[in-house]
Amino acid sequence: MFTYPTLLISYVYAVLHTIYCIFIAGYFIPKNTVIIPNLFGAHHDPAVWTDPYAFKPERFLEGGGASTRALLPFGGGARLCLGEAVAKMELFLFTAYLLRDFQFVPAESQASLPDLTGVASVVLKAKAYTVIARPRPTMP
Ligand code: HEM
Repeated sequence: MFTYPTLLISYVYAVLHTIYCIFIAGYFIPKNTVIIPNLFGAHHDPAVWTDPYAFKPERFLEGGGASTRALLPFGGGARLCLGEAVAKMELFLFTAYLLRDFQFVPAESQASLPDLTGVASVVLKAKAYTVIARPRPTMP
């Protein structure tokens, strides 16, 4: 959710206009400006993140140096995603159960591991690839 945030932009703010002239980070934003926060850009800003394009989940462990304030897959502020807690719990359980019950291996037709660059649409999705899910032997 850091390297490839599901939503590239924060869509709720995308349809809102500023109702006053404001300054954001030193930039003057005139009244009635449409603001589209770029969540993908925020997660790949080298001024905030070390090696932002690398898959390094350990950066979020204690002492890993990541700024959790700058992590915005669920947006932020007053229009923060209302489903954040449910989504995190679901993702954790879904992934944990799949990894407990199946071993995932690349299909023989698949020469190498899938390209995870991502395809931008309404959400950021992975390119199509084939994978074999082998049921793990059940424990006695
Ligand atoms: C991985 C899953 C999810 C992601 C990445 C996600 C991300 C987001 C983002 C980025 C926003 C816009 C926040 C903003 O504009 O600043 C949003 C809004 C919202 N999300 Fe999610 N969301 C997820 C799952 C869910 C789920 C499961 C629910 C409901 C059970 C949900 C309900 C909402 C609602 C109601 C809003 C609008 C909040 C408002 O306008 O006040 N989301 N979400």
